[in-house]
Amino acid sequence: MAVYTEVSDEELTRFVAGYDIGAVLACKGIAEGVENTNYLLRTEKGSFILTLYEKRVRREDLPFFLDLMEHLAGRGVSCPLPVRRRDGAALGELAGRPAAIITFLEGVWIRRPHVEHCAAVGRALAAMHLAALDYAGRRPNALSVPGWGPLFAQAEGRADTVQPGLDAAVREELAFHAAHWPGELPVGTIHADLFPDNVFFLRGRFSGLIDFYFACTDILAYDVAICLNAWCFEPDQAYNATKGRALLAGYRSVRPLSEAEIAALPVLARGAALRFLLTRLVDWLNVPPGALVKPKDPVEYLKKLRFHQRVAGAAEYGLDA
Ligand SMILES: Nc1ncnc2c1ncn2[C@@H]1O[C@H](COP(=O)(O)OP(=O)(O)OP(=O)(O)O)[C@@H](O)[C@H]1O
Ligand SMILES: N[C@@H](CCO)C(=O)O
Repeated sequence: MAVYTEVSDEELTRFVAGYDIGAVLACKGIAEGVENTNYLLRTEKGSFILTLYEKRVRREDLPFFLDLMEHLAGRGVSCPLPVRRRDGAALGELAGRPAAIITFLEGVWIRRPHVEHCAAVGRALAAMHLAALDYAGRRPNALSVPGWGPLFAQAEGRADTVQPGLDAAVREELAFHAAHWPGELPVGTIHADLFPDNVFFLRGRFSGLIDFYFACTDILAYDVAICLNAWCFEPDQAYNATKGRALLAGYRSVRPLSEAEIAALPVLARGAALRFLLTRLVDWLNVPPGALVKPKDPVEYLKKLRFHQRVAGAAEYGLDA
């Protein structure tokens, strides 16, 4: 359970009184997620999500995330909407943390995605990219190539305790990306963390996207590569080209991919695998004492990385001509 920050009843009552959502009926820590503290808040006006932003979220970035949700919702993307306080602000302070209340999105996330879920997430990702084209906010991706070296430094000398040889493998990969990361692909607002636990389905149909707290301005096809990693591998880390084909076809049915974007997919997929390998590695080695959180397995992403290193071209992802 990701609850890093406990909130007292008095603090909560005072915080919620700043909103027009009635009195608190119940508030329960949510047993999912690893980044932020989330509570399911029930008030006289309904159900909401109360989020306290933790270590990886910089306070100055929060308006980018919250305004993005408002922008997307305004363009028909199904996602939570920040609830504004009586004073008009979407962001407040609770238990010493920046905090916000967002609307509750109905649905559940799919533990074992099937081909049709992959197609739906491809379509939803492309629709999000198009809806965000005129979003004015800009946020450089702190977790792209220049950020990976400093991130790895937080695991300095300890990577091999997780998996022998990991230290050298990461160093080689960092050098590869410093030389090969594509520079000229279409850029826009990307979700950057569209894993199955951030996509909801209701009665088998796509119902919406959550968790925009890694969203940033970066290569659109990099977001596709993140999804290939997150949705199209089986539990034994074998790539499922049928799922990859469905995800890519779903995406391209809404936003076409250029030849240059397609050609770059193997490098982008390697980069995406390295990015999640690194954050997982750092989290694995630095679990805060007393935190109710289960860190995610970094080695899973080493296996995905190994697959992408062997890929000869984008066709292997299951791309239809
Ligand atoms: N708007 C929402 N509506 C319904 N449930 C939500 C909403 N936002 C969050 N949740 C619930 O809280 C859980 C954790 O939320 P979220 O993914 O934002 O947390 P996180 O710590 O940022 O997680 P992650 O590890 O995916 O980055 C979700 O899996 C979902 O169960
Ligand atoms: N989706 C991420 C965790 C949140 O950043 C992962 O699975 O590593």
